[in-house]
Amino acid sequence: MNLTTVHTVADLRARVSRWRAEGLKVALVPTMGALHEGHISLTKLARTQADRVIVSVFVNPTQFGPTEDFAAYPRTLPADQKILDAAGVELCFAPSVEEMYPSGFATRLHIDNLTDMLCGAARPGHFDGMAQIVTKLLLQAMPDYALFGEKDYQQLMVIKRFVTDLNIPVSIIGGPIHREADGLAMSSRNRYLSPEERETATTLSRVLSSITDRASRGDAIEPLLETGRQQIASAGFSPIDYLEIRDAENLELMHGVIDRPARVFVAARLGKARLIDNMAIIPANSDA
Ligand SMILES: Nc1ncnc2c1ncn2[C@@H]1O[C@H](COP(=O)(O)OP(=O)(O)OP(=O)(O)O)[C@@H](O)[C@H]1O
Ligand SMILES: CC(C)(CO)[C@@H](O)C(=O)[O-]
Ligand code: BAL
Repeated sequence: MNLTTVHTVADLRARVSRWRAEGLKVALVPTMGALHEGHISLTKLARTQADRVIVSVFVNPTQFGPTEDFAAYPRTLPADQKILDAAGVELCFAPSVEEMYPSGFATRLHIDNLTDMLCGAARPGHFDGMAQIVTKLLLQAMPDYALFGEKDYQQLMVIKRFVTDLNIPVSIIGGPIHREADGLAMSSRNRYLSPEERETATTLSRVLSSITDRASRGDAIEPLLETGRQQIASAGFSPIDYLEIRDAENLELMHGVIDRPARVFVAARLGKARLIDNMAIIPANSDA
């Protein structure tokens, strides 16, 4: 195995310092493990920028609400290590909860505005916990680049905001959503789906594609969203946390006919899985 796994911040730093002394560029891909092709697409994108790629695997307790799936979240480190090794990743950072949050830990982070909506509204405190752990990972590894998927588009926007606000010296790169052949966005939580639910799950990307198509050709969005909600509900999703179209940059809610780059966002529960997805809407009459 060419992959090395370290479990402490000290060992991570020692490795990165050596690479830096050799003048090598370093990229970090933060994950919660249970790795799939979506994660590997980020490591491949990382490789186009950096000489050394680090993947962190840490199921961060502080971004889960009290009734969410922290305990059930799949923890598959040996399988993840094999996948990372096959993908040519040099370093896996897999710390314990105690390593990241030692006794006495008392620091919180909150980002205004961008976190009030979408998953921020549905999962109170989620983005505070996410920002807390991503800030720690960035300061621990001090990479040149850090990569995040557009599947978690709001997360990517929030990260860009606090990295700018806090002057963290790293370039944040977003990677496109990697999908299964039938359109379902890859996600570690897809493994919660029964075979029947797995079939039903394709409804989300089909509804988003249809909305994207028609909104980009100039149809008013309210009726499209209403039809989309009905289709998602009748497929068996419940609850639908949101199906909304927002500005692609500042995430402001949009209305009527789309006249600038936007995104349609969905989050809905199917059985044990809360699934999210989103797609870009580029108005046909824009040069964006
Ligand atoms: N299908 C995908 N395409 C591109 N990036 C992805 C995809 N799925 C996850 N990512 C990205 O991988 C990183 C780690 O995500 P995470 O480990 O939470 O995986 P996940 O599949 O999104 O899991 P979950 O089901 O918990 O949301 C995040 O930046 C996330 O946006
Ligand atoms: C960025 C992240 C690894 C922080 O725990 C997580 O939110 C995720 O997997 O998207
Ligand atoms: N992929 C986002 C991490 C989470 O759902 O907590």
